[in-house]
Amino acid sequence: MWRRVASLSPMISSSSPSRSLARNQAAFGLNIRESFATEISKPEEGAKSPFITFVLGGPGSGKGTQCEKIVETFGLTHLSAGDLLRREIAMHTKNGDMILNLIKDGKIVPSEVTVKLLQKELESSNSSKFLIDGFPRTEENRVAFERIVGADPDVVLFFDCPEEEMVKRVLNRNQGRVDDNITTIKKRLKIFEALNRPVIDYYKNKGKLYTINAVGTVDDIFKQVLPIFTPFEEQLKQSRHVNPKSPLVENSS
Ligand SMILES: Nc1ncnc2c1ncn2[C@@H]1O[C@H](COP(=O)(O)OP(=O)(O)O)[C@@H](O)[C@H]1O
Ligand SMILES: Nc1ccn([C@@H]2O[C@H](COP(=O)(O)OP(=O)(O)O)[C@@H](O)[C@H]2O)c(=O)n1
Ligand SMILES: [Mg+2]
Repeated sequence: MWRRVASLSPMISSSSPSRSLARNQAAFGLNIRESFATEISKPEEGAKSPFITFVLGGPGSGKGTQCEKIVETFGLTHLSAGDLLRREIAMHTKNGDMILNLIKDGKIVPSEVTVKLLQKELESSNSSKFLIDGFPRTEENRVAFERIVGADPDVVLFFDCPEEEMVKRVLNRNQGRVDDNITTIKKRLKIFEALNRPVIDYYKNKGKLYTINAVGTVDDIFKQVLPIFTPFEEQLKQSRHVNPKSPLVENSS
């Protein structure tokens, strides 16, 4: 579906308007690269763009839980940025230790690493509709995806949840995650507040943001999610999908 086409120009140049953002990110220990030499992928000539949904929200806001329900109903392919990073740790890849140390400390992994993992999944998938969960967490993430993958999201979901509820959920999550402890969760919440807001504002200005009140039962929250996809139903039906449980009519165009 995708092919590599060109080299990137510097990500954050000295004339970049994002210099204060870069300082902000640096303050949180992020690895801002002056130059970001890599390759861009673009959909092949004549290929349909994939349908992309970004899923935003603080730690414990219920992103993963709602993604499961969206997958069941609409057959989108779920790509969790956090899961892809944890897989690198489990597989002891060259970036595994670096990723582990950042995740333990609640910090954001350099965008180039995360975007390349997402790019690999997008390129190798037969699906043409994706839920990208836990991404973009920063403006650096967002810009890197745009430039490396060369695609824009159709829908951006934001699960809006009060901090105390997020803390309660994360501490009860019981998935054995190194970052689900009170010390790391406090750091993650600070980073989320500081770095995710500009991403939310960006998509709000583009008219792509759907804010969901993430307090309530899982089903109540999903009732808010369902109508967001209704206008895209035809498009989603026409996309090839892999989930046999999806109620949508199969049409492998
Ligand atoms: N609406 C909800 N009410 C209470 N607990 C929830 C709700 N949604 C999810 N959870 C639980 O909260 C924890 C965090 O949910 P998860 O989907 O992993 O969030 P995120 O991916 O945003 O960190 C999990 O243990 C999950 O079962
Ligand atoms: N875009 C992303 C997503 C996750 N991560 C890292 O992975 C951790 C876990 O992300 P996650 O999405 O699985 O976490 P939850 O919000 O689901 O609790 C984050 O706290 C970051 O350390 C990242 O660096 N960049
Ligand atoms: Mg999650």
